Amino acid sequence: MGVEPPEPPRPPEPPQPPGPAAGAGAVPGGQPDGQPGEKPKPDLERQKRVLTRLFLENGLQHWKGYGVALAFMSVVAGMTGLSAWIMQDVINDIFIDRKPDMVWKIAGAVAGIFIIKGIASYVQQVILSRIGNRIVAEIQMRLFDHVQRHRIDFYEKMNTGQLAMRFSQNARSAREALNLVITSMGRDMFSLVALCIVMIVQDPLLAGIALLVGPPVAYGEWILVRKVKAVARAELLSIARIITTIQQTAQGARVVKAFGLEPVMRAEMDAAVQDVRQRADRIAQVGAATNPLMESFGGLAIAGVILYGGWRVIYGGGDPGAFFSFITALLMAYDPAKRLARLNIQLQASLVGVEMLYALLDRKPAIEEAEDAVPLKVGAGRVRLRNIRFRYGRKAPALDGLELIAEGGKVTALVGPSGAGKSTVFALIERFYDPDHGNVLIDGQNLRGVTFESLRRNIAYVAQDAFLFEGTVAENIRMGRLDATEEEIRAAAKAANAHAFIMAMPRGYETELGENGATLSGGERQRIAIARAMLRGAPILLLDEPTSALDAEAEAAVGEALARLMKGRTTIVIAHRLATVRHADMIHVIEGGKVVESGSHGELREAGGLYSRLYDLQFRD
Ligand SMILES: Nc1ncnc2c1ncn2[C@@H]1O[C@H](COP(=O)(O)OP(=O)(O)OP(=O)(O)O)[C@@H](O)[C@H]1O
Repeated sequence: MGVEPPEPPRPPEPPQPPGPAAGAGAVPGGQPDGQPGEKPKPDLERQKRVLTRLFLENGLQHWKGYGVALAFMSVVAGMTGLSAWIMQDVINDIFIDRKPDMVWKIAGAVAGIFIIKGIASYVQQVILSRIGNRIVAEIQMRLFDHVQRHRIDFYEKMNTGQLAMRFSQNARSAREALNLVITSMGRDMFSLVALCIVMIVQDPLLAGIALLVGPPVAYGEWILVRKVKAVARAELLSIARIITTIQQTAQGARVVKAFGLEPVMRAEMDAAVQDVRQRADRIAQVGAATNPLMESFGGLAIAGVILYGGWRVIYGGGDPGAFFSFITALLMAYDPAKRLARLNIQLQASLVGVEMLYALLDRKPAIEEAEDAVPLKVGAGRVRLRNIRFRYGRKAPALDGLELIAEGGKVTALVGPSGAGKSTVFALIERFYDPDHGNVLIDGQNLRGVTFESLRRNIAYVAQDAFLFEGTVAENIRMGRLDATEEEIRAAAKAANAHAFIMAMPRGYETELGENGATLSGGERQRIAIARAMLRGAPILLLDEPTSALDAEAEAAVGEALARLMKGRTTIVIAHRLATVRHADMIHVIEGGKVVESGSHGELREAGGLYSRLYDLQFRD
């Protein structure tokens, strides 16, 4: 067991630090990634950066697959060019020179070209889809690992809807953006190049006329792109709003029904749904606007080519086969050109999602394990909070100069008025937050220097309202220690007074509990949570008065289980009802973020201070 280091001098009051939340990447307004109404400026540089990053972080590792896909795309492009080229022979050899042997040869060649093109298209599409799906899976796991590293307040700021959207829509956006770029650059660009080569070789002057339409199309498309980005972002945020509303309606079903809030929830849902609909309409409208743009200019190009080329064939002795081949190449170029014109618009919509993804991934966890962290070694299990000052964000300090010791193996109770800072003490002992000043020590070891795994392994926590996972009873208890055997799970349940009611359930330990154990009573849920803590076998126990929400009978059963659990451990208990702490070895009375009185029940009663007043208040009747 280490020796507690000397206490450092307390620094002067810091000039309003940004607070823990600021470091967590919080943005003004408390919304993690801006509001739906927000209109970001179209920023080509930023878009390029996101795209480059997407390629480096998510695409590059699949370079081999992409390479193969690109090779097949170039086959598709080559075959497309060839099919236009061969039209020259169709016209000259079959229609003009009427060579019978060429009919077979050309027909065979055309069939071969299209079969090869079909097979190559299939292979490249399968490869791209597989890589895309793998990228989605990789991003989802990367996000999950990242999110799990975040501090507890991250989950308070980032609601479930926002998170769910990152995992579903945004992860898919990354696949879309990569696939769009690869197919456009590969299949469409290669095909366009092959067809342009055919056109230039057949007739350079005509090719020049056809390509004149390029610049005005590019300009029109640039204007459309600018409109899409803001709408796409707003659409995604509204989708998150839909998810949040569904989640709140489901989780708060009791309150919604009891207070007749269905119309309120409906109005919220309707607003979000209509918002998404309107924005989706807008995106579709802007996307569709590429059609008249391309059709008009494409038509102009073809008309120009027919006028000039036709005139040359009729009056200038031009080669009809070459002209027909040229027209075929031009018509075939239309589709890839149209897709390339739309690329930027679709890409914009996808990149908005990717940007949101990266915004979350770039948010650094506010608490990270020290690089030289060592495992916590617990002997007696003495917990000490030394000269603690801590505030949530910019609020007034929740703890201000708090000194507290919980002796090893003893029961220490924390009492005090609501908002005094009791739960915050727990949060610091579990290192959900670091104090702004002062240290938390377990057996003399500063929590800042120990590994998270060892800290959490040595602490068990039972809350006022037990949280249960979706799954069976056995699985829920096993969460206390993942390698526990069936016997150990049963022993823990027996010690927690839970075995009997578990066995009375239809499938015993294999009974499925609904979301958050919806099918159990409050007392039963508590006893499962106690069994879980029992199984953990941690030497330090934090209890947030697990019996406070129970009736007398349930309290007796849970109380008995707790007494067994507390045996031989350092127990710190937050007590809302003072009757439950009379037998604690030490009671600390917290008020205004500091300990104002300490002692046994008898001593504190005798002292006649805050504890005594609170006690009298509770037992007045
Ligand atoms: N996550 C949070 N973000 C911001 N402020 C918080 C947060 N949790 C607690 N606070 C604030 O910190 C102060 C101390 O709260 P804490 O929950 O520690 O008190 P408590 O003594 O446990 O109260 P109670 O008995 O009502 O549970 C309060 O002013 C509270 O508003």
